[in-house]
Amino acid sequence: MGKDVMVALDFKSGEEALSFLDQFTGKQLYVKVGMELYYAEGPSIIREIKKRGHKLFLDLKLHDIPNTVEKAMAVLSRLDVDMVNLHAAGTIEMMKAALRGLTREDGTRPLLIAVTQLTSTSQERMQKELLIPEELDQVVIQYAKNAAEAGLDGVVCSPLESGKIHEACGSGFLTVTPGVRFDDASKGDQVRVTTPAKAKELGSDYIVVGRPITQAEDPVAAYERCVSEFVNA
Ligand SMILES: O=c1ccn([C@@H]2O[C@H](COP(=O)(O)O)[C@@H](O)[C@H]2O)c(=O)[nH]1
Repeated sequence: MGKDVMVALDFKSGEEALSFLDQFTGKQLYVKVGMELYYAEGPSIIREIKKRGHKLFLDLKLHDIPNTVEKAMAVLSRLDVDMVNLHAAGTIEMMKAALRGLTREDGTRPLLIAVTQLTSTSQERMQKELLIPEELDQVVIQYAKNAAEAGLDGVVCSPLESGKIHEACGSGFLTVTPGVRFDDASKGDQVRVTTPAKAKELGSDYIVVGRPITQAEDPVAAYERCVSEFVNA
């Protein structure tokens, strides 16, 4: 699987998201639709984006009891999305249930990946607030191993952790990595961040980039900068 840049469409309406996409004339992007846009518009925004030929990661981060997640994934499997996700903290049993729910009658399904630890979480907060005493890297690797054992296709993690996850789970196990910032940009609420170039060096399969592209003065140029640093370098 080739490396790609996913653009996080964190917009409050379909109208805003589609007019943002209109700037990328003739380009087929890999976009990420998260909670804000999906809760605002529902499945219609997925259909509209797919109609324009873009690939789509639906980032709803499911986390519930296994039965509920299985049923919810069965509903999501009817959407024409390329990738969906859940929280690895929901246990191996929950992840296996998700996979069952997501698999269509003909055996096909979107890729399914698990969030390890959010890229906005620091080791200090994880240990003090979430009462997880281990090193953050170790927690991320253990959650990735759990996801692999459940049969998932990969994880969401920081690019800083991609190399270690590939060592633990194999090079074909996908690392989808938000927490990407250009050298000269502010981190915002992200903690475990690095640049697109460093993400490539560390072995990320996909980088997920939101505000550095969507809030740039020239979003197309910012996207192209990500592509040249991460994909074409
Ligand atoms: O651990 C995670 C999981 C998901 N995200 C999502 O990625 C984008 C990042 O946006 P930026 O504006 O580039 O910070 C956003 O949609 C998050 O919900 C993440 O950041 N970290």
